[in-house]
Amino acid sequence: MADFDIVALGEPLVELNQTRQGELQYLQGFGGDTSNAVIAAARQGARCAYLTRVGDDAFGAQFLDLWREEGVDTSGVEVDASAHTGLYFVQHGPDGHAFSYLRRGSAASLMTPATLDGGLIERARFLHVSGISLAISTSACDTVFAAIARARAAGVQVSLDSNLRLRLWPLDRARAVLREALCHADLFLPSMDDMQHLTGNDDPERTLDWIRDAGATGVVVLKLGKDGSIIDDGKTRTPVAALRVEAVDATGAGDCFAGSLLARRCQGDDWADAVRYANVAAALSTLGYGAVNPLPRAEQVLAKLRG
Ligand SMILES: Nc1ncnc2c1ncn2[C@@H]1O[C@H](COP(=O)(O)OP(=O)(O)O)[C@@H](O)[C@H]1O
Ligand SMILES: O=C(O)C(=O)C[C@H](O)[C@H](O)COP(=O)(O)O
Repeated sequence: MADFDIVALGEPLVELNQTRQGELQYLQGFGGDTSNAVIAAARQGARCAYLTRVGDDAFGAQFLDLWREEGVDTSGVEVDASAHTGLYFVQHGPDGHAFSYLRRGSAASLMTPATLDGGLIERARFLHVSGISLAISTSACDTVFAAIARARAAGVQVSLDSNLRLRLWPLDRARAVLREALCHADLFLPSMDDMQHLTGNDDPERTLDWIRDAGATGVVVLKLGKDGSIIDDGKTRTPVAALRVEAVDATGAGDCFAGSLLARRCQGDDWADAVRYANVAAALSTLGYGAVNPLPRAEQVLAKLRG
Protein backbone atom coordinates (compact mmCIF):
# COMPACT_ATOMS: atom_id res chain seq x y z
CA MET A 1 0.00 0.00 0.00
CA ALA A 2 1.21 3.52 -0.81
CA ASP A 3 2.35 5.67 2.14
CA PHE A 4 0.58 8.76 0.82
CA ASP A 5 -2.66 9.37 -1.00
CA ILE A 6 -1.42 12.61 -2.53
CA VAL A 7 1.99 14.18 -3.05
CA ALA A 8 1.82 17.70 -4.53
CA LEU A 9 4.59 19.73 -6.11
CA GLY A 10 4.57 23.52 -6.42
CA GLU A 11 5.01 26.86 -4.69
CA PRO A 12 3.47 28.03 -1.42
CA LEU A 13 2.82 31.77 -1.21
CA VAL A 14 2.21 33.94 1.80
CA GLU A 15 -1.11 35.69 1.18
CA LEU A 16 -2.00 39.33 1.84
CA ASN A 17 -5.73 39.69 1.24
CA GLN A 18 -7.28 43.17 1.00
CA THR A 19 -10.65 42.28 2.40
CA ARG A 20 -12.01 45.88 2.28
CA GLN A 21 -11.68 47.78 -0.97
CA GLY A 22 -9.77 51.06 -0.69
CA GLU A 23 -8.42 50.39 2.82
CA LEU A 24 -4.74 49.76 3.55
CA GLN A 25 -5.50 46.72 5.65
CA TYR A 26 -4.36 43.29 4.54
CA LEU A 27 -5.23 40.03 6.23
CA GLN A 28 -2.21 37.71 6.29
CA GLY A 29 -2.92 34.13 5.37
CA PHE A 30 -1.50 31.36 3.23
CA GLY A 31 -1.90 30.39 -0.40
CA GLY A 32 -0.16 28.73 -3.29
CA ASP A 33 -2.38 26.45 -5.31
CA THR A 34 -0.77 23.06 -4.67
CA SER A 35 -0.25 23.80 -0.96
CA ASN A 36 -3.93 24.76 -0.72
CA ALA A 37 -4.87 21.52 -2.46
CA VAL A 38 -2.93 19.25 -0.08
CA ILE A 39 -4.29 21.08 2.95
CA ALA A 40 -7.83 20.71 1.58
CA ALA A 41 -7.19 17.01 0.97
CA ALA A 42 -5.73 16.51 4.46
CA ARG A 43 -8.85 18.16 5.94
CA GLN A 44 -10.91 15.50 4.14
CA GLY A 45 -8.80 12.76 5.74
CA ALA A 46 -6.23 12.09 3.00
CA ARG A 47 -2.58 11.27 3.78
CA CYS A 48 -0.61 14.02 2.06
CA ALA A 49 2.93 15.23 1.51
CA TYR A 50 4.21 18.43 -0.10
CA LEU A 51 7.29 18.82 -2.25
CA THR A 52 8.58 22.37 -2.38
CA ARG A 53 11.22 24.85 -1.27
CA VAL A 54 10.83 27.79 1.15
CA GLY A 55 13.18 30.54 2.29
CA ASP A 56 14.99 30.47 5.64
CA ASP A 57 12.69 33.29 6.80
CA ALA A 58 9.71 33.85 9.11
CA PHE A 59 7.22 33.01 6.35
CA GLY A 60 8.97 29.75 5.48
CA ALA A 61 8.84 28.80 9.17
CA GLN A 62 5.13 29.70 9.32
CA PHE A 63 4.46 27.40 6.38
CA LEU A 64 6.32 24.51 7.99
CA ASP A 65 4.24 24.99 11.15
CA LEU A 66 1.04 25.20 9.10
CA TRP A 67 1.68 21.97 7.18
CA ARG A 68 2.59 20.12 10.37
CA GLU A 69 -0.58 21.37 12.10
CA GLU A 70 -2.59 20.22 9.09
CA GLY A 71 -0.95 16.79 9.10
CA VAL A 72 0.86 17.33 5.77
CA ASP A 73 4.24 15.54 5.60
CA THR A 74 7.10 18.06 5.20
CA SER A 75 10.01 15.68 4.64
CA GLY A 76 10.14 16.88 1.00
CA VAL A 77 10.36 20.59 1.89
CA GLU A 78 13.80 22.13 1.35
CA VAL A 79 14.82 25.33 3.17
CA ASP A 80 16.98 27.67 1.07
CA ALA A 81 19.15 30.08 3.05
CA SER A 82 19.73 32.37 0.08
CA ALA A 83 16.23 32.83 -1.38
CA HIS A 84 12.89 34.03 0.00
CA THR A 85 9.46 32.52 0.43
CA GLY A 86 7.08 33.93 -2.23
CA LEU A 87 4.26 36.39 -1.50
CA TYR A 88 1.03 37.38 -3.25
CA PHE A 89 -1.71 39.95 -2.88
CA VAL A 90 -5.44 39.41 -3.38
CA GLN A 91 -7.62 42.36 -4.37
CA HIS A 92 -11.40 42.17 -4.72
CA GLY A 93 -13.34 44.10 -7.36
CA PRO A 94 -16.53 43.87 -9.42
CA ASP A 95 -15.03 41.01 -11.53
CA GLY A 96 -14.04 38.90 -8.52
CA HIS A 97 -10.55 38.52 -7.13
CA ALA A 98 -7.27 39.51 -8.78
CA PHE A 99 -3.78 38.37 -7.81
CA SER A 100 -0.41 40.13 -7.96
CA TYR A 101 2.93 38.67 -6.93
CA LEU A 102 6.28 39.20 -5.25
CA ARG A 103 7.76 35.83 -6.13
CA ARG A 104 10.48 36.10 -8.79
CA GLY A 105 13.66 34.39 -7.53
CA SER A 106 11.76 32.71 -4.70
CA ALA A 107 13.10 29.52 -3.13
CA ALA A 108 10.39 27.41 -4.81
CA SER A 109 11.10 28.89 -8.25
CA LEU A 110 14.70 27.63 -7.85
CA MET A 111 13.58 23.99 -7.62
CA THR A 112 15.33 21.54 -9.95
CA PRO A 113 14.68 17.85 -10.63
CA ALA A 114 17.04 17.15 -7.68
CA THR A 115 14.19 18.41 -5.44
CA LEU A 116 12.48 15.08 -6.24
CA ASP A 117 15.36 12.92 -5.06
CA GLY A 118 13.82 12.01 -1.70
CA GLY A 119 11.60 9.50 -3.50
CA LEU A 120 8.26 10.77 -2.15
CA ILE A 121 6.45 10.58 -5.49
CA GLU A 122 6.96 6.85 -5.79
CA ARG A 123 5.22 6.42 -2.39
CA ALA A 124 1.96 8.11 -3.44
CA ARG A 125 -1.27 7.19 -5.20
CA PHE A 126 -1.56 10.61 -6.87
CA LEU A 127 0.96 13.27 -7.87
CA HIS A 128 -0.75 16.68 -8.06
CA VAL A 129 0.80 19.53 -10.09
CA SER A 130 -0.49 22.67 -11.77
CA GLY A 131 -0.05 25.30 -14.45
CA ILE A 132 1.50 27.50 -11.76
CA SER A 133 4.09 24.84 -10.87
CA LEU A 134 4.93 24.79 -14.62
CA ALA A 135 5.04 28.59 -14.99
CA ILE A 136 7.17 29.91 -12.15
CA SER A 137 10.56 29.20 -13.79
CA THR A 138 12.22 27.05 -16.43
CA SER A 139 13.80 24.82 -13.79
CA ALA A 140 10.42 24.39 -12.06
CA CYS A 141 8.88 23.46 -15.42
CA ASP A 142 11.62 20.85 -15.93
CA THR A 143 11.01 19.60 -12.40
CA VAL A 144 7.28 19.13 -13.03
CA PHE A 145 7.92 17.13 -16.21
CA ALA A 146 10.53 15.05 -14.35
CA ALA A 147 7.99 14.47 -11.57
CA ILE A 148 5.34 13.40 -14.08
CA ALA A 149 7.80 10.97 -15.70
CA ARG A 150 8.72 9.49 -12.31
CA ALA A 151 5.07 9.15 -11.35
CA ARG A 152 4.17 7.39 -14.57
CA ALA A 153 7.15 5.05 -14.33
CA ALA A 154 6.05 4.09 -10.80
CA GLY A 155 2.34 3.68 -11.66
CA VAL A 156 1.39 6.80 -9.65
CA GLN A 157 -1.60 8.67 -11.12
CA VAL A 158 -0.98 12.24 -12.28
CA SER A 159 -3.42 15.06 -11.52
CA LEU A 160 -3.00 18.43 -13.27
CA ASP A 161 -4.89 21.66 -12.52
CA SER A 162 -4.66 24.17 -15.40
CA ASN A 163 -4.34 27.21 -13.08
CA LEU A 164 -3.32 29.58 -15.86
CA ARG A 165 -1.64 32.75 -14.53
CA LEU A 166 -0.83 35.10 -17.38
CA ARG A 167 1.27 37.30 -15.08
CA LEU A 168 3.71 34.39 -14.87
CA TRP A 169 4.15 33.41 -18.52
CA PRO A 170 3.04 34.39 -22.03
CA LEU A 171 -0.16 32.83 -23.38
CA ASP A 172 1.54 31.03 -26.30
CA ARG A 173 4.06 29.33 -24.05
CA ALA A 174 1.37 28.48 -21.50
CA ARG A 175 -0.76 26.88 -24.22
CA ALA A 176 2.13 24.84 -25.62
CA VAL A 177 3.36 23.62 -22.23
CA LEU A 178 -0.10 22.86 -20.84
CA ARG A 179 -1.02 20.95 -24.02
CA GLU A 180 2.06 18.81 -23.57
CA ALA A 181 1.42 18.25 -19.86
CA LEU A 182 -2.28 17.40 -20.15
CA CYS A 183 -1.46 14.45 -22.42
CA HIS A 184 0.32 12.81 -19.46
CA ALA A 185 -2.42 13.46 -16.89
CA ASP A 186 -4.74 10.75 -15.57
CA LEU A 187 -6.91 13.58 -14.24
CA PHE A 188 -7.00 17.04 -15.84
CA LEU A 189 -8.77 19.83 -13.94
CA PRO A 190 -9.17 22.89 -16.15
CA SER A 191 -11.35 25.87 -15.25
CA MET A 192 -13.61 27.42 -17.89
CA ASP A 193 -11.95 30.81 -17.32
CA ASP A 194 -8.49 29.36 -18.05
CA MET A 195 -9.72 27.45 -21.09
CA GLN A 196 -11.35 30.57 -22.55
CA HIS A 197 -7.88 32.13 -22.68
CA LEU A 198 -6.28 28.99 -24.08
CA THR A 199 -8.89 28.15 -26.73
CA GLY A 200 -10.66 31.45 -27.45
CA ASN A 201 -14.11 29.92 -26.94
CA ASP A 202 -16.53 29.99 -24.03
CA ASP A 203 -18.60 26.89 -24.76
CA PRO A 204 -18.00 23.97 -22.35
CA GLU A 205 -18.69 21.23 -24.95
CA ARG A 206 -16.32 22.75 -27.51
CA THR A 207 -13.76 23.26 -24.75
CA LEU A 208 -13.91 19.56 -23.83
CA ASP A 209 -13.58 18.69 -27.54
CA TRP A 210 -10.46 20.90 -27.73
CA ILE A 211 -8.96 19.13 -24.70
CA ARG A 212 -9.58 15.68 -26.23
CA ASP A 213 -8.17 16.84 -29.59
CA ALA A 214 -5.09 18.08 -27.72
CA GLY A 215 -4.49 14.49 -26.62
CA ALA A 216 -6.07 14.13 -23.18
CA THR A 217 -6.70 10.44 -22.48
CA GLY A 218 -7.56 10.57 -18.77
CA VAL A 219 -10.60 11.87 -16.93
CA VAL A 220 -11.27 15.59 -17.41
CA VAL A 221 -13.32 17.63 -14.95
CA LEU A 222 -14.12 21.10 -16.28
CA LYS A 223 -14.78 23.61 -13.46
CA LEU A 224 -17.51 26.17 -14.13
CA GLY A 225 -17.43 28.35 -10.98
CA LYS A 226 -20.94 28.88 -9.56
CA ASP A 227 -22.30 26.57 -12.30
CA GLY A 228 -20.49 23.54 -10.88
CA SER A 229 -18.51 21.23 -13.12
CA ILE A 230 -18.68 18.65 -15.94
CA ILE A 231 -17.06 15.21 -15.77
CA ASP A 232 -15.74 13.85 -19.08
CA ASP A 233 -14.51 10.28 -18.64
CA GLY A 234 -13.74 9.87 -22.35
CA LYS A 235 -17.11 8.24 -23.04
CA THR A 236 -19.76 10.37 -21.33
CA ARG A 237 -20.03 13.94 -20.16
CA THR A 238 -21.91 14.45 -16.90
CA PRO A 239 -22.75 17.88 -15.47
CA VAL A 240 -22.67 18.15 -11.67
CA ALA A 241 -24.49 21.11 -10.09
CA ALA A 242 -22.82 23.47 -7.64
CA LEU A 243 -24.05 24.21 -4.15
CA ARG A 244 -25.70 27.65 -4.07
CA VAL A 245 -23.84 29.97 -1.71
CA GLU A 246 -23.24 33.70 -1.21
CA ALA A 247 -19.54 33.59 -2.09
CA VAL A 248 -17.31 36.09 -0.27
CA ASP A 249 -13.90 35.18 -1.73
CA ALA A 250 -13.38 32.39 -4.29
CA THR A 251 -9.58 32.37 -3.81
CA GLY A 252 -8.59 28.73 -3.49
CA ALA A 253 -11.97 27.26 -4.55
CA GLY A 254 -10.37 25.35 -7.43
CA ASP A 255 -7.62 24.04 -5.16
CA CYS A 256 -10.18 22.94 -2.58
CA PHE A 257 -12.01 21.20 -5.43
CA ALA A 258 -8.82 19.38 -6.54
CA GLY A 259 -7.77 18.31 -3.04
CA SER A 260 -11.26 17.17 -2.04
CA LEU A 261 -11.79 15.27 -5.29
CA LEU A 262 -8.49 13.41 -4.96
CA ALA A 263 -9.14 12.67 -1.28
CA ARG A 264 -12.55 11.20 -2.05
CA ARG A 265 -11.22 9.12 -4.95
CA CYS A 266 -8.66 7.67 -2.54
CA GLN A 267 -11.50 6.90 -0.11
CA GLY A 268 -13.26 4.87 -2.82
CA ASP A 269 -15.84 7.27 -4.31
CA ASP A 270 -16.69 6.88 -7.99
CA TRP A 271 -16.14 9.99 -10.15
CA ALA A 272 -19.72 11.28 -9.83
CA ASP A 273 -19.75 11.04 -6.01
CA ALA A 274 -16.24 12.49 -5.70
CA VAL A 275 -17.14 15.47 -7.91
CA ARG A 276 -20.43 16.04 -6.06
CA TYR A 277 -18.41 16.13 -2.83
CA ALA A 278 -15.74 18.42 -4.33
CA ASN A 279 -18.38 20.89 -5.60
CA VAL A 280 -19.81 21.19 -2.09
CA ALA A 281 -16.39 21.49 -0.42
CA ALA A 282 -15.28 24.14 -2.93
CA ALA A 283 -18.51 26.14 -2.52
CA LEU A 284 -18.04 26.12 1.28
CA SER A 285 -14.46 27.35 0.80
CA THR A 286 -15.79 30.58 -0.79
CA LEU A 287 -17.61 31.64 2.38
CA GLY A 288 -14.60 33.27 4.08
CA TYR A 289 -11.56 35.30 3.06
CA GLY A 290 -8.31 33.65 2.07
CA ALA A 291 -7.29 30.42 0.40
CA VAL A 292 -6.62 28.25 3.47
CA ASN A 293 -8.66 29.43 6.49
CA PRO A 294 -12.08 28.71 4.99
CA LEU A 295 -11.18 25.25 3.62
CA PRO A 296 -13.89 23.02 5.11
CA ARG A 297 -13.35 19.80 7.04
CA ALA A 298 -14.97 16.50 6.15
CA GLU A 299 -17.68 16.83 8.86
CA GLN A 300 -18.89 20.15 7.40
CA VAL A 301 -18.98 18.83 3.84
CA LEU A 302 -20.75 15.62 4.82
CA ALA A 303 -23.32 17.56 6.86
CA LYS A 304 -24.05 19.77 3.85
CA LEU A 305 -24.30 16.76 1.51
CA ARG A 306 -26.80 15.15 3.88
CA GLY A 307 -28.83 18.39 3.56
N1 LIG B 1 -19.71 31.17 -6.48
C1 LIG B 1 -19.65 29.84 -6.32
N2 LIG B 1 -20.71 29.14 -5.84
C2 LIG B 1 -20.68 27.81 -5.68
N3 LIG B 1 -19.59 27.05 -5.99
C3 LIG B 1 -18.50 27.67 -6.48
C4 LIG B 1 -18.46 29.09 -6.67
N4 LIG B 1 -17.24 29.42 -7.18
C5 LIG B 1 -16.56 28.26 -7.27
N5 LIG B 1 -17.31 27.20 -6.86
C6 LIG B 1 -16.91 25.79 -6.82
O1 LIG B 1 -15.49 25.75 -6.95
C7 LIG B 1 -15.12 25.03 -8.14
C8 LIG B 1 -13.89 25.67 -8.74
O2 LIG B 1 -14.15 27.02 -9.03
P1 LIG B 1 -13.73 27.67 -10.42
O3 LIG B 1 -13.84 29.16 -10.23
O4 LIG B 1 -14.50 27.06 -11.51
O5 LIG B 1 -12.21 27.17 -10.59
P2 LIG B 1 -10.81 27.89 -10.27
O6 LIG B 1 -10.88 28.37 -8.84
O7 LIG B 1 -9.83 26.81 -10.49
O8 LIG B 1 -10.72 29.02 -11.24
C9 LIG B 1 -16.34 25.05 -9.03
O9 LIG B 1 -16.35 23.95 -9.92
C10 LIG B 1 -17.47 24.99 -8.01
O10 LIG B 1 -17.66 23.66 -7.57
O1 LIG C 1 -1.80 32.44 -8.10
C1 LIG C 1 -0.97 31.77 -7.48
O2 LIG C 1 0.20 31.64 -7.85
C2 LIG C 1 -1.36 31.07 -6.27
O3 LIG C 1 -0.99 29.94 -6.06
C3 LIG C 1 -2.21 31.82 -5.33
C4 LIG C 1 -3.55 31.26 -4.94
O4 LIG C 1 -3.47 30.69 -3.65
C5 LIG C 1 -4.11 30.26 -5.90
O5 LIG C 1 -3.87 30.71 -7.20
C6 LIG C 1 -5.58 30.10 -5.72
O6 LIG C 1 -6.04 29.26 -6.76
P1 LIG C 1 -7.57 29.02 -7.14
O7 LIG C 1 -8.01 27.81 -6.41
O8 LIG C 1 -7.55 28.80 -8.61
O9 LIG C 1 -8.33 30.25 -6.73
